[in-house]
Amino acid sequence: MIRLANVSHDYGGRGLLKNIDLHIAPGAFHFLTGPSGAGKSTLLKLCYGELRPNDGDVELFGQPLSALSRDALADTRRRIGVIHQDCQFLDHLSLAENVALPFVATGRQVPEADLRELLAWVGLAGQADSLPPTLSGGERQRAALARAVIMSPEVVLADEPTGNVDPEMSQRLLSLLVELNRMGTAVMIATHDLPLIRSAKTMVSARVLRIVDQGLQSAGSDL
Ligand SMILES: Nc1ncnc2c1ncn2[C@@H]1O[C@H](COP(=O)(O)OP(=O)(O)OP(=O)(O)O)[C@@H](O)[C@H]1O
Repeated sequence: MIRLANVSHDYGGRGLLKNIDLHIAPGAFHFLTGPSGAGKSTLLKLCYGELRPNDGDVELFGQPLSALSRDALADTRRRIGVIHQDCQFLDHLSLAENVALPFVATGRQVPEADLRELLAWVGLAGQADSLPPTLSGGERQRAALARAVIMSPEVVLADEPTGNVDPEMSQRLLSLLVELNRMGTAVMIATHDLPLIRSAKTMVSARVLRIVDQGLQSAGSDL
């Protein structure tokens, strides 16, 4: 679905990512780890076409990124759900309206029952009308997950989805992502949270990738 071949990228200074090969296949579950500043968020952005690489090839659902027009890229992006590190919301809209935004942006109304079901799935049915500033960190992260999956994407890319929450809430978020994966969605999670990765390994067959010296390695059993 998402394929990077010999991809290199930096922001014009020192090298960051070099000769990266990566394939996110249907149903895959990947973790992406590595030190702060190693390029995890950058790699995720390359995977959903937010960034175009300085060098190498990115293919999204069989189409070279370099050949996609702006409109075609926007269509392709709807097949990819992204949970951003800072999970920003529009503070004047309710939680339900924020979650529905990707759908509404396509000019369609999200079926009310589907929205309710999705909010219940992430445990936020009771907060549908709350404004984002009144939500806790864990509630925001779960809302971000709901927003990422409302378009039924084929793959979810999550950037530190458990960044600001306690271990119990991390487990809950992980369980939701594993459940999504069991229903067929490919998942890639960028995280520093090694205990989370360890506990995931008991629930799902996950591949752990680590950015080391600008390259991508499979992490060993030391995790
Ligand atoms: N838009 C940008 N312009 C210039 N430099 C950037 C930009 N985005 C990221 N960087 C730099 O690229 C490097 C990698 O950043 P990135 O956010 O990909 O790392 P990361 O591994 O996700 O870090 P963290 O774990 O701290 O979130 C950092 O040194 C960062 O300062």
